[in-house]
Amino acid sequence: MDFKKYVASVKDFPEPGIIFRDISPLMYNGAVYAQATDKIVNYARERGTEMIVGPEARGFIVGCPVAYKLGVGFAPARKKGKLPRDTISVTYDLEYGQASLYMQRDAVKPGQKVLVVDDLMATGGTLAATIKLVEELGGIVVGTAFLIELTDLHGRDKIKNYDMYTLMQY
Ligand SMILES: O=P(O)(O)OC[C@H]1O[C@H](OP(=O)(O)OP(=O)(O)O)[C@H](O)[C@@H]1O
Ligand SMILES: Nc1ncnc2[nH]cnc12
Repeated sequence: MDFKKYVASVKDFPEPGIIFRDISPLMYNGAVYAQATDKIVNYARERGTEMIVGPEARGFIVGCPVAYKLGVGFAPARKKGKLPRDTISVTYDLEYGQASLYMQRDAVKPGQKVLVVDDLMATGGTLAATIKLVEELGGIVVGTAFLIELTDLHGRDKIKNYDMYTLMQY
């Protein structure tokens, strides 16, 4: 399957100089969405995954069907002001400015084997922040999985100590 046929590349969105890789066509096609999900499910099985963690919002689109197929839980890492109850947070740098992610304290159990899933890795900032949250909760990050990796931004260098699976590279 040539998954790249189902990614729309949009120049100068959301700002000049960025090429936005839009996974919407992949999601809109049930058969292709299922095949992409199954690839990540196979990787998740190999890694012994017990829990999926995905950052808001596109991480939910990719992570939830993987969790369903594996029969494991899904824990969201959410943006500011979204999660009730007891949370932990991390603030991280984006290409421009800063952002924060939050998880509920009971989302991951100590020792649980977690796979972090998202649609795309660019600078790796979101991934590094999500890993930090999982580890603060005592989870063990057994792998990370993405539909798309933007290799020019060298996000992999930020997470050298973690296994990574990506379906497409640009
Ligand atoms: O590797 P990074 O440089 O951190 O960039 C990757 C992140 O950027 C996008 O999310 P975004 O923050 O745009 O939020 P969204 O999923 O709500 O669109 C994408 O879904 C990743 O989570
Ligand atoms: N170039 C890009 N395309 C899609 N999502 C992104 N998130 C960060 N950079 C991105």
